[in-house]
Amino acid sequence: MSSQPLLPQSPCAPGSSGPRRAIDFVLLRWRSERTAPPNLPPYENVALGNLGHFADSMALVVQDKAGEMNLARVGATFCAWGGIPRDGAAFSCLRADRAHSLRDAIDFSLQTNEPARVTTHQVEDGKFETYDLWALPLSSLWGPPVFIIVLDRRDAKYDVLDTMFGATDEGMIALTAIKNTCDEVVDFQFVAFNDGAARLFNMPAERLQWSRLSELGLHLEEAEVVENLARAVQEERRINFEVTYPGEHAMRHFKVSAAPIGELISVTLTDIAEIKERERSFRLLFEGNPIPTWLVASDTLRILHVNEAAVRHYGHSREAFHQMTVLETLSPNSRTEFANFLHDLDRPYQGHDVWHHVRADGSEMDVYPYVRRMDLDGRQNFVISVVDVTERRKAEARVAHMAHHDALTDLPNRVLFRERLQEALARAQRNDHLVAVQCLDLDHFKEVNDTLGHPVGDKLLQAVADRFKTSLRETDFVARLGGDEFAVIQTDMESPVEASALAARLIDYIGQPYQIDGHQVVIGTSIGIALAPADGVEPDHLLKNADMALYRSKNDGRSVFRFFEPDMDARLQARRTMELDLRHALKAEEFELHYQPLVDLESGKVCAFEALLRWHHPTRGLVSPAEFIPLCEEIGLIIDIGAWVLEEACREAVHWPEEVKVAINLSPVQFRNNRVVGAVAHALASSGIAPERVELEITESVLLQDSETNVEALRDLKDLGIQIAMDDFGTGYSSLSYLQKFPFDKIKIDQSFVRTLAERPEASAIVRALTGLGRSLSIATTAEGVETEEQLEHLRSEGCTQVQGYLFSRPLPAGDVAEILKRVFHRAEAPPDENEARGRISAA
Ligand SMILES: Nc1nc2c(ncn2[C@@H]2O[C@@H]3COP(=O)(O)O[C@H]4[C@@H](O)[C@H](n5cnc6c(=O)[nH]c(N)nc65)O[C@@H]4COP(=O)(O)O[C@H]3[C@H]2O)c(=O)[nH]1
Repeated sequence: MSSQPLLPQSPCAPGSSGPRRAIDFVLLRWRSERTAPPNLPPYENVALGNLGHFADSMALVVQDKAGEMNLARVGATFCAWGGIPRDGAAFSCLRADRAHSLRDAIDFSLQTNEPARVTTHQVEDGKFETYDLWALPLSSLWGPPVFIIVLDRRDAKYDVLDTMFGATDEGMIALTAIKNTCDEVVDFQFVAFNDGAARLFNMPAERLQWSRLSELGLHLEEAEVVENLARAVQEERRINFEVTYPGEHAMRHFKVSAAPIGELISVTLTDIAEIKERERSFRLLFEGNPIPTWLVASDTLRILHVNEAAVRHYGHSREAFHQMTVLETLSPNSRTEFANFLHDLDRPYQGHDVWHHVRADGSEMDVYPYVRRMDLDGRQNFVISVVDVTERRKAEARVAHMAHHDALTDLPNRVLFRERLQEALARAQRNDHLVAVQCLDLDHFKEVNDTLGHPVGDKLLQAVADRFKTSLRETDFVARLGGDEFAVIQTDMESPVEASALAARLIDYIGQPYQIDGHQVVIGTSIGIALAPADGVEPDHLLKNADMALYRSKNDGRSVFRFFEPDMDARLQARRTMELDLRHALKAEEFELHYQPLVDLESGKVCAFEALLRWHHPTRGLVSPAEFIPLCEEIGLIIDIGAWVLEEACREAVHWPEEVKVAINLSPVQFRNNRVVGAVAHALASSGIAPERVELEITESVLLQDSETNVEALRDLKDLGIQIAMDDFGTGYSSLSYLQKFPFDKIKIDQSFVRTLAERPEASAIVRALTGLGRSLSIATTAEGVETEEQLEHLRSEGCTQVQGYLFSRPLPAGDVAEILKRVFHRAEAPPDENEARGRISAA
């Protein structure tokens, strides 16, 4: 119902074309009687007099003093509209909706002092009708306002059923049952139907009306359909069923809902072809899906359907699945959790969490579930699919393991070591415990690698790793930081003594011989220890300090452990300063060569001078080569310095008597990059010295590294005419074996044997063996570091051919060479009485 005031300027388009209407008549009167607006026309002039049949659709309403409305006079049509008996009916007797409309019309006219209209509707005999309800305000002599009400029905009527059922696509049919004499339903007849039904059957309405189902060829005459409809009639209840039959182009699917109403049966037909198609697609998707999928009843969690992929993947038969709830696909300890998860699921879930499922054979797998609720056949279900991520997770775990572990030994790597150290430090801080970081380095690992080959080196590292694993407590942690470097975190310590005990144990255990590929390998380990919190509370800081302590333990002779001390840092700084100083020492001409004579014991004459490098540091004074040469080797500076030594020594020696040679030390580092032969050749050429006057001293480490290439280089040097001596013989790993590799011209017996000749019988035995070796190889043997007459006598008696040491002369600047030579030559001219000669030499 719509209700709005209408202020008729020209009163409501009076029905000029149709028969005259009451409202036109009354409005005309009302206007003509309204002489001086806003005064209202008097009641007597408008409402009295001959209204004829117009009075049927009018009513007179009087408002009493209390504001109540009263129906004073009511026409017959108005009475019928209002649902009240004729005349005298109280306002309150009006049907509620009518009273409401009437009051609206009166209120609007009161507000405006003009005629007002509202619209009302009613359904009469299945027809929908619209009325305009007019209220015309009038004045009255006796005071309270009076209204004349006119009911004006519009012409248009609409069939309500047509309106209701015309729009729907569903077919609505009213059938009546045709029964045989036995009162059995044999057919049905169309009584009424909507446009939707005609459209569904694709038949004109005339063809359907009063037709029997059996005549129409709609497949609705089939026994099953008739039976279902008959059942609805007989059982007096609604029956739902589906009908499928081949249509012109495709299969047709209807959902039929039949409900008996008296003699009639109301049938609703819904075209469900689309739904069926969707169902078919779903089934196809479900079955053809390569991912295991189940349709599960949401209340019982029973498996209703399962696809082939699930059968294959889980190893249960379909029948077995249909006996199971979906929870039984899970490992027992996660079933309750999954049931709760399903219960609370209010939106589609795309697996982010891993669930553990079990196959029929009991094997477990990790899956991501995809779950959504789905209504099917009026029941609430879950569609659950799972993606098996077992292999992916294993691969991820492998990658994560690889990122944190060393491939060769499977020990944790530096990344994991730092993480664990961080955790251990945080824990130790809370518990007030100590943490030790022990950095370990295998002594002479490089030699093993170089002599026995990398495969043996790798196996040795694995064997060392195994020893770590078996010798540490569970709370301790070991990692391989790289190469032959390992590190241990020792936690929950009360005192540093525990760290030294572990270090000592490791040194002993790692130092036990290894049997690898038929070789017995012995290797030591040096350890540097830093303690938290005293030596640092940050992982990097502790590692750095432990590393410094390791550096010290290696310098202190290896196979020992050292605790970090604060001044190690200062020493490292000093080393860095020295490195900077060394880098410009060559340019600044701070190097000088000193020469120490080598005396031939047979002739008593100086047969050579060994060139020994000296560094005059601008502030520190003379720095020992033992201090700076290892550093030069480390930083590669020895290549340039070594070349300078070669040039300088040859340049100097060329001025000496022809029979006096010059011995020059070569570092193994100079052999790298194959530059040593070129450097020597250049020194020879630029000085003009005869190659046979040059003796190069190398240590066995030259043959350890890249041995083939270096032997090649030595041969090239020898081809130049140069002599090659093996320095520090007897101190290395396997000096003897190197004598086989290259035909040395001389062996220099290390001064450590000479020094202990008197005290240690073994030293004497070694010297005897070495001199014997020299003799049998027909090469010279030079004993270094001869300081006393006793040593000299001993060496002579053992058959040593040359000696060198402070007994004869300390290394002296080049300017002193002539003086030394003069003295020794002069004295060497005396008769070769052995004792005399010795006395003369010793005087030098
Ligand atoms: N206690 C004692 N020592 C004696 C005696 N006689 C000689 N010495 C010292 O023994 C060392 C012998 O040299 P080295 O074994 O080749 O050992 C050398 C050599 O390995 C290295 N070196 C020196 N100059 C050079 C060089 O130009 N190039 C290279 N690559 N290394 C050099 O530095 C090391 C140390 O050289 P220096 O300090 O000059 O020390 C020299 C020498 O001064 C003695 O009777 N008693």
